Amino acid sequence: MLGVKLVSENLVLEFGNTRWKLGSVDREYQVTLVGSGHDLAQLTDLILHVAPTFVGVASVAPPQTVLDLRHALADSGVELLEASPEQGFGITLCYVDPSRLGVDRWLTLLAARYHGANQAAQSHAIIDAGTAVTLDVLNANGHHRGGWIAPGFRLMQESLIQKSTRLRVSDNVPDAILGEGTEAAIHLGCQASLQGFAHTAIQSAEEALGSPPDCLWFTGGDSGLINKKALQIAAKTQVIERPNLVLEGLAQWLSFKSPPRSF
Ligand SMILES: Nc1ncnc2c1ncn2[C@@H]1O[C@H](COP(=O)(O)OP(=O)(O)O)[C@@H](O)[C@H]1O
Ligand SMILES: CC(C)(COP(=O)(O)O)[C@@H](O)C(=O)NCCC(=O)O
Ligand SMILES: [K+]
Repeated sequence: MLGVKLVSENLVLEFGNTRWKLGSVDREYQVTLVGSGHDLAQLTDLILHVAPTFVGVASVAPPQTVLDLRHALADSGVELLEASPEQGFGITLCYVDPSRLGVDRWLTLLAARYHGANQAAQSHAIIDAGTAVTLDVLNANGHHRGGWIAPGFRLMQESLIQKSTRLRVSDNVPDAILGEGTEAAIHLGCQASLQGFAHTAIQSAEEALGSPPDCLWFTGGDSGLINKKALQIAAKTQVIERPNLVLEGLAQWLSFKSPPRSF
């Protein structure tokens, strides 16, 4: 127990492989997004402006990123508490070495397992469409059954550009089923891959669990590219879209470090 005292403004921070996301945590451990970006100086300013006691941090970026932030916040009185995956908190991780599991993936498991009140005995499939697109499956007993990692939407596009000579992408979002030009064909093709990932993830989660998951979660910056209505989702499955699921998991982790009474 770290004895974390939550005051009204404590922060949670995720460093993904594309960008950082900063959220504030209220007394009920609810998260509101404060900002996101790439620039460490901007992030430092945001944190110093709020002047929290604690910042819960989860990073899958290079270790130097968190070291740089620690350096920038030295002497500010702000304490960084970095989460890392471990067995416990009602979740049994299937990895032989749990430290190899992405902390972002682990935190989505925590967020899913503890969402709402008294709903822990549910099964979950979690799709996070970020730099990478990931699937994680958690059964109703809290056993992490494993998951998938594949290139995310931008990464698929970038690898096409890097490994070919004639391909280009654009930020235009085509309003079409089939592309009538290179950029539209790439956008729609990569989006179809993401859709196919989600489609097969739902089938495989059901196969691994023995029945459809109680909850199907979508998070990550590109989750909006997945057409949920086109997926075959069982009637019993609740579809939950939470853009900040990793930050919510971090807030949950902080709550385990300190009961909410200590304001
Ligand atoms: N404001 C934004 N800045 C950057 N990427 C964004 C933004 N909004 C949506 N995206 C999309 O989100 C993706 C990154 O998702 P995110 O979940 O933030 O990734 P990660 O956690 O790996 O850093 C990008 O590939 C991009 O397509
Ligand atoms: C799979 C990930 C790259 C996803 O990162 P993200 O797309 O959120 O930036 C990250 O969770 C990670 O580095 N995981 C470690 C390997 C693993 O989870 O098995
Ligand atoms: K992520």
